[in-house]
Amino acid sequence: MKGYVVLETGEQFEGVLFGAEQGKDIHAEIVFFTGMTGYQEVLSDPSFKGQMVVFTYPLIGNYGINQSDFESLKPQAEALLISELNVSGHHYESSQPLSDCLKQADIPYLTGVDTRAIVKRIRKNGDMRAVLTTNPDTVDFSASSPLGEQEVVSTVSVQNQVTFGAGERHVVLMDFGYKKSIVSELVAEGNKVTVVPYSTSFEEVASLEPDGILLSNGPGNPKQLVAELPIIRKLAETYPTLGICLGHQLLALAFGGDTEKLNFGHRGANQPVIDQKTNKVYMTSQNHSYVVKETSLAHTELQSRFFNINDGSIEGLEHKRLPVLSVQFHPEAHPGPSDSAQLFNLFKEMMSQGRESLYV
Ligand SMILES: NC(=O)CC[C@H](N)C(=O)O
Repeated sequence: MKGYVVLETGEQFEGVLFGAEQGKDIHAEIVFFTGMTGYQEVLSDPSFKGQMVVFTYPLIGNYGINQSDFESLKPQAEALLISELNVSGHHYESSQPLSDCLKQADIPYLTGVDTRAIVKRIRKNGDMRAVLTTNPDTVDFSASSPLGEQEVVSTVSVQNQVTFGAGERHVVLMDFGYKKSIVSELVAEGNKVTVVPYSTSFEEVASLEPDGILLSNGPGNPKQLVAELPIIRKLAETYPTLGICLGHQLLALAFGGDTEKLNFGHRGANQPVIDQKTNKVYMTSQNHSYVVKETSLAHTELQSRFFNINDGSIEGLEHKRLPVLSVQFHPEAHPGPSDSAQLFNLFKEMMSQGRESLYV
């Protein structure tokens, strides 16, 4: 049926709407993803919870959906906006077309919509709220909370702990909405991984006798998780710790730093990042709206180490005394390049050598 996306600026764009009930509006934050491939990983990355994703690449669905590229047990994004949807999906591993997957998971999507124009509006006005609707005249933005004010991690974190692999080191992964690829990388590095709910106490984590802590990626504004910060700090002061994306932002907050929202987020597979310690540049996979504020680190024991070459924003930190490292980008890739996957190896070194290993 004919449908519309209505932006918070009041602008509206017409397309063909699938999977939405007549008269039932879908409210979400609208963000854009610039990768040419990777729609399956985007759809199933829990960090996209509460967001509708506009794909800048004009043809989506062309290689279908397979059984191995899901980043979590089910699709997580609130809705998708696609210029042209390929409804067959040609690939030898494809088990179903994207449209079938979206239908099964009850994820609405708008196709035939002017994604270029929408992305230009987002770049001008920033990530904002948007509504998918069949009736643009009745859209009411007061029906959803302002951006960054909703706590979403509790809707995606595991309820009970679960263990993967049987390696010699034991990593406890605090789950704020983890991607499967993070666990796969840790297991491939020879670690046993226990994923625990994000609200697990310090004592419970300690009783698992970890060699290291991984603070995972996840959806929403890191400041919604202030209650967890003392535990995160205590864990990082006790064990070698690696933070990824939301986990990186939480580490910064826990040690007294601050975060802020980018005008529009980094979501794509070709974000250049420099490691100032090694002078190496990585092409990285990214998906975030918030960043650590450089000035907020002055009175903390954290120092910035990685920077985004496009806009100069902080892409990673390390602690001055402790084996604590964090990155805003995704070394586990999926989707995107795995240039920075060796950071999992560095984490392994941190677990055996401590802070010394950070002098690479
Ligand atoms: N991928 C992530 O962990 C995202 C972190 C956070 N929700 C942000 O948007 O900045």
